[in-house]
Amino acid sequence: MAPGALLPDPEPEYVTFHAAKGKLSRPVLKGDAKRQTFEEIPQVDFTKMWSDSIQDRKAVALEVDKAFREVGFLYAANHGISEELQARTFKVAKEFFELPTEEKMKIHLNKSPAIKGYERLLETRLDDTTRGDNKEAVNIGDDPYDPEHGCPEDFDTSYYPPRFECAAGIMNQWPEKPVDFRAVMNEYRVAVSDFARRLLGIIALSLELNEDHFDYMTWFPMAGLRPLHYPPQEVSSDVGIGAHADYSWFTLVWQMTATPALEVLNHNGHWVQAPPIPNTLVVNVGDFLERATNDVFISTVHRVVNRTGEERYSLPYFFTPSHDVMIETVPTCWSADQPKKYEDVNAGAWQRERLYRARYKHPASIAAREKGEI
Ligand SMILES: O=C(O)CCC(=O)C(=O)O
Ligand SMILES: [Fe+2]
Repeated sequence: MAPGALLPDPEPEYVTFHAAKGKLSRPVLKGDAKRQTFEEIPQVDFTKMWSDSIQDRKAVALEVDKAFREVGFLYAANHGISEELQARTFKVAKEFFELPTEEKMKIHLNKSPAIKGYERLLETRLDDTTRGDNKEAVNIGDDPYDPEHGCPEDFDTSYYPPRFECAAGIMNQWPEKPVDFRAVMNEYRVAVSDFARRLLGIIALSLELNEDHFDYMTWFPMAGLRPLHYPPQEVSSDVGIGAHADYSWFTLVWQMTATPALEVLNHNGHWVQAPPIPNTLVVNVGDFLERATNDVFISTVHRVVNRTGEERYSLPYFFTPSHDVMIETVPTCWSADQPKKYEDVNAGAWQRERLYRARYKHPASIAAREKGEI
């Protein structure tokens, strides 16, 4: 090599990421050190999830079980969300992100005690070696004060910021433009949450529990949508979202554009591509489900890197149980030979701690630290 020529970047020895236990590292295994692990994301056809036959539903559960144990991720085909609704949802998300920054900033999440609203490019930083996550987002949560979200009347809302602290008397902040953003996002929420509730039954069957075992979690789940926009990456060291595991029970990601950028970390510390497959949802296990299953299902680390030169849009739906639920180890995932690894934990408290940690500069997070709540 000529003197002064640039050497290629060294292969990384470790991958660092944020997960339930904080910031962790995993060695990148090479040669003989490599273990048997997944090299691709399996696809599961969910047609039979809608069948009246329990045998059909159990057949889907078997495939989900294998994917959740070995990979923690799968593609769900035949999820039941119409292409017509998908088209309208993509349109409003794109139109919103194309607005001038001043317009989007009108609903910035610092204005919301519940940390809902618009989040700018580079505002979060999951990977400390980068200048920030090169994405913008709208955080939308299931809102107990919004009649459209159908919160049961006797539900205990004390976990949520009091209604009087929320502008417009609801927790979410909705943009004025595009005018149908709110209505369409609500329609998508209803459709995707229908899939989520069914999936909860499938997961129960996978774990050899009664199909309705997890139904108590869905009284008013801490669920939410997050339309995301990842501009093409101009800086080679950028990431769209740094490596992390999700603080959800499970996440359903619709990759709205054909732009490949989602990557999933296998046990050898290698990144496996999860390119968009039209008409599928990417389903991944979150930290709550991993904990409840005593690590039988794995909350797999992933990241987004948009190297394509094209705009990328995606829409995750995070499902997490109602705030008052205790996350306990499910009975079929522990025994004398396989002792419990985790204490029971309150879902609301665990969720809040993770949210405040991820948004440590938000006024609500600062106030909670000052009061010694976290
Ligand atoms: O945009 C994606 O494909 C995934 C986003 C993601 O991992 C997240 O929001 O937690
Ligand atoms: Fe994620």
